Amino acid sequence: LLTASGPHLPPGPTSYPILGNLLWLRHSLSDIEQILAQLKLKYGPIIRLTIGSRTAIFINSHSLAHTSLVENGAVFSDRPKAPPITKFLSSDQHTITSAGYGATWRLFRRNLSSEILHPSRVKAFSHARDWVLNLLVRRFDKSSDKGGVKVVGEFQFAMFGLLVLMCFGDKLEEKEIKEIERVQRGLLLSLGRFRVLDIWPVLGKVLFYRRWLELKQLRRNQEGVLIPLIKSRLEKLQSGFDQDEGVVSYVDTLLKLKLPEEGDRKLSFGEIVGLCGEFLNAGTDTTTTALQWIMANLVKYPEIQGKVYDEIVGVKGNCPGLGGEGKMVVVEEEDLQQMPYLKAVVLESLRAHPPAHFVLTHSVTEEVKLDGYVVPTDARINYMVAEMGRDPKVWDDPLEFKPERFLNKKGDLDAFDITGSRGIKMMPFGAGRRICPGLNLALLHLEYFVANLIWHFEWKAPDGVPVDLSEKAEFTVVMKNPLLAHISPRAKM
Ligand code: HEM
Repeated sequence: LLTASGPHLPPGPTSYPILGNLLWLRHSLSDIEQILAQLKLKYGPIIRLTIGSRTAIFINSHSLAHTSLVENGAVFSDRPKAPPITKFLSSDQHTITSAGYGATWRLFRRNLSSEILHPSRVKAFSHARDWVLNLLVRRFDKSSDKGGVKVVGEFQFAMFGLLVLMCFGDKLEEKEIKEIERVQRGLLLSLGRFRVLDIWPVLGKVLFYRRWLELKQLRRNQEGVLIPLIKSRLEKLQSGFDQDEGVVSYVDTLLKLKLPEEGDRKLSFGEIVGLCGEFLNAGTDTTTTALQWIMANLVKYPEIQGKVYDEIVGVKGNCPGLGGEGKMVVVEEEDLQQMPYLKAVVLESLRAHPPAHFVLTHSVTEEVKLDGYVVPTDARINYMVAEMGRDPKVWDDPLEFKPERFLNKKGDLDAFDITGSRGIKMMPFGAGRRICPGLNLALLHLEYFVANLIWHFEWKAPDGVPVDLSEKAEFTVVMKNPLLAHISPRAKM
């Protein structure tokens, strides 16, 4: 890669600044994805769009993704200057996702990866996973004789519960978890309504004044619920509680963090709210969406569900339902290592239905050339994740759900590298230095819940309601018609 010398930006359609804005606002993300797939036929795998005064570059090629994100990760791992909404919600780019490539980002990311997502820390929360799984199995057991259960709300609650416990400590009640879920989702799901404030930063504040007020109110609601929880952790830390109780929460680590680039100051409560909100949003919606897609495929293809079940029974025997003394017997986390077919099902679903069809917007730290074209520092760069997972040049029969593609002849999981460090075939978690730091936690949650839900219950489509795999873009790309399932226990509870 060379420092740019020529003036050629990547090819793309002629732009009409004002019209460009309006089109961008009117179209949903899935429309834009289709438009980009069409544009690839005309312009090739790297495309430029002009949105207002901004240049956006979309990359739809496995090898260019690898060249940029992995081989030249130090250049391609920046984030653009935050638009107004992100700036407001992230306390001026003081979150992992929004921070530019530099010392503050590195500090936040290292803190999350080593203090919370390190395997030993993840292990310390296995009782939380067990608790949430017990709640979920008992709820499904209660609803099992009903015709068809809409399961996504239950999945959402389970994933939220897990991340809330890791974030604020493990002594919260179901009611408190629901309250946090309410304010977080309130903010997340209405973000689309505020997009207009990002596109016209100055004029938008005047023309859409009410929307600004609405956004500020949602943020106040979030602070109203999260700040008391943060303060209560602070009091516990000050009373020396962390010495005698082993489990460290994300908030505990944030309360101790100091920013060397800003005179070693500590984080404000507002900044901690932003980082906690990011942790919850990044980890719950994505994993819930992935779980729903996996279960939808297992309902749609009963023979694949049967193979997953047989593999579990081969390791654990038949599901006994409730074991002695009312303690439920579950597929343990260690058992998952003996279940390559289950792992292949999870990978296949992430390939065919990645929760995020794009990564978060990247930018470059200096002007460079990619594939012979100039990538300027003010360009907003993104990657077409879903297209790459469905590319017939890289995947045989990409539209078929075939977990076997990840297994070798002996039925073992081929050494498939989901990080793409040696070469990218799919990138549901991104790739390179900005790759999702929660990747291993997400895979653990998915494998653990799928294994237990299949071992405890048989999942079927209700009569006359076949599974519909159509997509709809929300914060993630979800099922347009959420999964309805008839769930029957395999053993008496
Ligand atoms: C199936 C579940 C998940 C999927 C599909 C997913 C996917 C992604 C993707 C595509 C990115 C953007 C990468 C880029 O910008 O190039 C990302 C970033 C991120 N994810 Fe995840 N994620 C998942 C779960 C999680 C979990 C469980 C956590 C935390 C506990 C998490 C925390 C983050 C953070 C903090 C970032 C920002 C990284 C950075 O900017 O350096 N994610 N994730």
